[in-house]
Amino acid sequence: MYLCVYLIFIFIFIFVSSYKYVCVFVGREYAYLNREFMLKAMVSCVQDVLKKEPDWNTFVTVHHNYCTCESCRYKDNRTGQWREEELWVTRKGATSAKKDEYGIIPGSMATGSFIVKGLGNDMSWHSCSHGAGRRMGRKQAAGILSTKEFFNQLDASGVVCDRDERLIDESPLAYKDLNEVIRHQTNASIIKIEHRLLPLVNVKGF
Ligand SMILES: Nc1nc2c(ncn2[C@@H]2O[C@H](COP(=O)(O)O)[C@@H](O)[C@H]2O)c(=O)[nH]1
Ligand SMILES: [Mn+2]
Repeated sequence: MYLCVYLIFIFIFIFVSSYKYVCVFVGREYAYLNREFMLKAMVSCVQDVLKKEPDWNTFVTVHHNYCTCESCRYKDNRTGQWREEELWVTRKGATSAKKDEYGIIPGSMATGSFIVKGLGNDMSWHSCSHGAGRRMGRKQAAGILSTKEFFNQLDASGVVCDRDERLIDESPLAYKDLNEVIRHQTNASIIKIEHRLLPLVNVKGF
């Protein structure tokens, strides 16, 4: 009887203490499966037309605002000693850029993305930006940007995409200049450029 209560107590303790880690893992997996689903749907369409197999060795996948447990080396200010520990790292607006690690830095629906390789820069905590980043918030963009200008810009870019006023907060004008954001990070030895991806089709969920 006592053993049973004891085991139940241990079980509850393990469940409560690991709950947040399970949630983090499930959230990341769910996001990954979503991306994989979209990628496979897109690859299938392209394959129908080109009749070619993609090179899966060059597959790059990157999370967007996430938390991982990583081996970190840092200077303990209290003791002055260097320490190496497994720590939970949250990257918000940033993504991992460890030495030789592939990454994706997207710009906007009209400017496309860069495939980059991390240089493992200690000064940026082995991280780079996860995109060009916003010049203005969603509400501000919806308030001040003109739909006409947005549609004209999409026409000029030649990108096949929905022209819907509900997408105004994703207008290219709402984001920073991707080339400038990349230039700062290559100058600071955070990343190096591997490929430049120009957009042909853009599909947004709304
Ligand atoms: N290649 C594309 N990049 C995009 C697009 N929309 C946004 N972005 C970039 O991604 C991040 C996250 O954007 P947010 O909409 O969640 O703020 C941001 O840094 C943008 O620069 C797109 O359609 N294509
Ligand atoms: Mn977006």
